[in-house]
Amino acid sequence: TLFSNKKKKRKKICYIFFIVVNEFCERFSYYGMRAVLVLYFRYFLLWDDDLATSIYHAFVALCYLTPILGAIIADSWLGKFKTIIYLSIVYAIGQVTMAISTIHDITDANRDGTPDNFTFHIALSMLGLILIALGTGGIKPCVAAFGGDQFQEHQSRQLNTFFSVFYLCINAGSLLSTLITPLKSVASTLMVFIAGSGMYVKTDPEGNIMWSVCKCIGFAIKNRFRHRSSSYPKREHWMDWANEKYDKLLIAQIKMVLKVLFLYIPLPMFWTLFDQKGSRWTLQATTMSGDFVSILISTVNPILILTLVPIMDRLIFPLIQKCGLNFSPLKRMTVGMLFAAMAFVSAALVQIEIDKTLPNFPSSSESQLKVVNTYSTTLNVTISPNEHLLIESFGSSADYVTFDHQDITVSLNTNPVITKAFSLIKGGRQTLIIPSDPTVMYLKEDVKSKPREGKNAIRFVNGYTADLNITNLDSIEPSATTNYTLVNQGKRDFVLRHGEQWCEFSRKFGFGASYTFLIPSTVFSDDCESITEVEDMKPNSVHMALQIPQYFLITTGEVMFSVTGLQFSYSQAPKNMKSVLQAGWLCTNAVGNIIVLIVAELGKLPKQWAEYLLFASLLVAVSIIFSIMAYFYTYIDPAEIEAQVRKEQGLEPEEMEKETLEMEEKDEDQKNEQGVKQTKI
Ligand SMILES: NCCCC[C@H](N)C(=O)NCC(=O)O
Repeated sequence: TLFSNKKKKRKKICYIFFIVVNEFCERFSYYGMRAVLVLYFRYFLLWDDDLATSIYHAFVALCYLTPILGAIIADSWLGKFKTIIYLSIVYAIGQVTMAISTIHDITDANRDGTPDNFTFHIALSMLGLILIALGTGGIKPCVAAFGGDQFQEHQSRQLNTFFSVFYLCINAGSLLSTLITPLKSVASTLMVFIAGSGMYVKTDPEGNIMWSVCKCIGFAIKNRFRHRSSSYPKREHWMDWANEKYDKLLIAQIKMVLKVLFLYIPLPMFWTLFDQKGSRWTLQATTMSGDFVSILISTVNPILILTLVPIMDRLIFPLIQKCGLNFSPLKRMTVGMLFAAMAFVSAALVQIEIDKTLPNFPSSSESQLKVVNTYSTTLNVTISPNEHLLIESFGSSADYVTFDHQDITVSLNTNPVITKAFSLIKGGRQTLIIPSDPTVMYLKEDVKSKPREGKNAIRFVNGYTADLNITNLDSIEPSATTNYTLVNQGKRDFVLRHGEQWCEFSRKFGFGASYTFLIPSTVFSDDCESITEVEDMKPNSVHMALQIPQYFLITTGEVMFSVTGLQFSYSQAPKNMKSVLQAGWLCTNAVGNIIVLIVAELGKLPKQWAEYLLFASLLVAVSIIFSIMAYFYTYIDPAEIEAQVRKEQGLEPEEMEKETLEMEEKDEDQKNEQGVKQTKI
């Protein structure tokens, strides 16, 4: 017995291996593609930030809505195994379609590096994304439930370990995806999964279960309405009104599912906060200093998951249990929510620090102006009605001057006095450039927010007497100003050229600054030494390391909330509706994403820190509601309830046999475990 049980255990570890490696590959592919999706929208399809972000979130939401479809197909028709295989093929076709949509040569007839027919690329990429969403979302509830199906009812400890390992694989896949291309992994996902085919426990679909569930619920509601008069005796549960027509077992199973789904109602709020990691927190990072922006954003969460899941599973939870505290799944989920709320409080505190260092940007009704003087002498600049600025040659006004009106008149104390009227941009920042010929002074628009991804925005004013060429920029005419170019942090070299003359100048950049470089007429004679810099926007000074606590808190919350939620959804579902409840669980994530979309559309509170605190308070309120709902929830053993109902109905011999077999196996396992313990002693 000992030998055969060891063999069985090894076999189980082997096929669980295939399932978790399958999840690893699938997540590797999914996150690998997701990481570059917004960049593809922005720089290939040339969409603006808002459209790119909206389509990105819509895609993520779709990926978490399609599990309903996958669950219906699996539980009602194909079974989990075949659903995973078929939808993985759909997934692979989606990835290939997406890859093809990125080949600009297909429509780039004039070979200028940009596609000629954007509609073709957009249509192809949207088709690819829909197929990927169908594939990834469709197989997701099935893989988790299929993994769970490999365990028997008495193996709850092993089942919990499986879900932890499953989650570790999700995050290992996502972590590695930042390093290797995603396409190869789709094929390997399928191959790994099929390789284990002969070993899996495959439960058969039990007819169109979702349709039966809908019909049964519909009948219960109709029947209840028909018997609404008080002369009819009340029933214990409203679903009992389906008793006249439907099987007691089906009614009992629906009651179990509805009970859990009801509990899910407050959960999307957790995901609303969690998913802002990728949006608001990323934007926050761009206003901070430190050279690990992209690494931090894409890897800190999976790295923390890989560390925290084993610590929680092996240390924290057993320790809490040893202290005699009952840290039930629903309590863990509540604590998880509170951790996420704390993460947002931490984000708010960081934001307050950042705000102290941010420039004072104009409001939508204000305009801001700075003056740059490249004239040969110091100038007295008067801006009507009462702004007087003294500006040295090749210098600038100390800071932006804010106006609550747009029409201004500028006078220079030249001989004769030069006066010119300008209309400023409402809500904008501009610089008045005074060139060597002040009569042609002009306005140039400035950046009015921190440059993205911690980059630096730079531009040049040509005070030289002829056209200049600067590395990577178009030629600049005398007195003209270039548009901003973004440069990364670190030391950058620029070569200035006019005909045979040239000189080189270097500059070390921090994060998120903006500069205007003033090139004097003497630039070649003093070897670029006389180029002066005007700081339009200070570099970021709050270090990105300050974001680590919020990432740590939200990931701790995720381990408590998400890993537990996954296990809970499986353990509380009747056997034939495991994938359906997994899909319900994933839908909470979709709703969370949709809320993020709505919040982004509705706009922000004037102060970002206030928005973070608002979200934290909302989640605390929701977690209180959830804890009250959880208090009234009684944990069930679906198999036990099903057995009881079957017993009441009179068991069929076939099922009885199956159950006896399972009981015998359970006994064997227990005896074996005791045997192993005794041997150890
Ligand atoms: N690049 C970030 C990946 C985050 C993964 C996240 N921690 C997670 O586990 N999500 C669940 C899933 O099923 O993808």
